[in-house]
Amino acid sequence: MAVYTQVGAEEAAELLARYDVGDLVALKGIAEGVENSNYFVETTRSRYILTLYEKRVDPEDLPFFYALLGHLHAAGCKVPRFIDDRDGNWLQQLCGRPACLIEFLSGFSVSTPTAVQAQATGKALGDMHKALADFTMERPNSLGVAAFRPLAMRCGTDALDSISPGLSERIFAECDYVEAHWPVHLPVAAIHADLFPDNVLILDDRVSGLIDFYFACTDIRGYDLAVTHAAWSFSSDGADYHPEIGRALLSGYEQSHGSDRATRDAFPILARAACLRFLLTRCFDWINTPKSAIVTQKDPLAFLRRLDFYTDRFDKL
Ligand SMILES: Nc1ncnc2c1ncn2[C@@H]1O[C@H](COP(=O)(O)OP(=O)(O)O)[C@@H](O)[C@H]1O
Ligand SMILES: N[C@@H](CCOP(=O)(O)O)C(=O)O
Repeated sequence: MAVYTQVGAEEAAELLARYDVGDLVALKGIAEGVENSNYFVETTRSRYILTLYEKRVDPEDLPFFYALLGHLHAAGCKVPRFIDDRDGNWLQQLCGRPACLIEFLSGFSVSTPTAVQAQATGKALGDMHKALADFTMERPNSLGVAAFRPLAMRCGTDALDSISPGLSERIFAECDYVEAHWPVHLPVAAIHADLFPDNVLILDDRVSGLIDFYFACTDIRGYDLAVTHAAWSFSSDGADYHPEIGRALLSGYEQSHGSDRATRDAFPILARAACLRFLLTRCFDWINTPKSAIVTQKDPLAFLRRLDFYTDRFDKL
């Protein structure tokens, strides 16, 4: 469960009084999520998400996320908007943390996606990329390829090897490979960068919302597709590749956005980088999250197994 900061009903009610959203009826901590503290808020008028920003979100980046979601919403993409208070402020302080009230979107995130749901998600990703073609704000990817080696060093070789013997050597070899072969010539744009099944809301096999844009950044567009492919097309432990899901995701994406030869050719390395990114952040969290934190830790090795697949067994797109 990701609730790092406890918010009392009185504090939430006081915050809501600044908005034109009705009075507090219910406040519940949300079990899912890893990065921030999230609460489900019900008022006499509607439902909202209250997010308090924790460790990985830099408050300086929030204007980028605010503008990005506003841009996507205006283009017709199903994303939640930040709510302005009566004075036009969307960023608040609550319990010592930066906090925002956010539109609630209906839908469920699926844990075992079907091909139909993967196709719908691929299309939603393609639609999002099309909509972001004229989005001009930039945010460098703080978890991009240049960050992998420093992150591995911060984890430390002993701690990495305690997760799995030989892991540190494998990770540093993969950093060497990805740094040497990174396809710098591919189109760069604003991307989501974390479109896992838990960040896609689905209703009746249609995408009702894309959420959790807090890793959104400016990077290779095809890398976003590779992250999504790696996140969606495997059993959760990463041991089994589900080709029908991978194919459906790509077909949905191509239906909306199309694809180019250079991105298809670079896909194996984009996917390897995606796996390394999540392997590293999961290792870092595994090593550093205090035992007392109320959060479900994610298995780093599920992304080592995916990395093995893209390295040894993946056919070209
Ligand atoms: N706008 C939203 N509408 C509906 N549910 C949401 C919304 N934002 C977040 N949630 C719920 O909160 C959970 C955690 O949100 P998320 O942004 O993924 O957290 P974190 O950034 O901490 O990983 C989601 O899995 C979803 O259940
Ligand atoms: N998707 C990442 C972790 C980030 O968590 P999220 O809830 O913000 O998507 C992973 O699975 O490692």
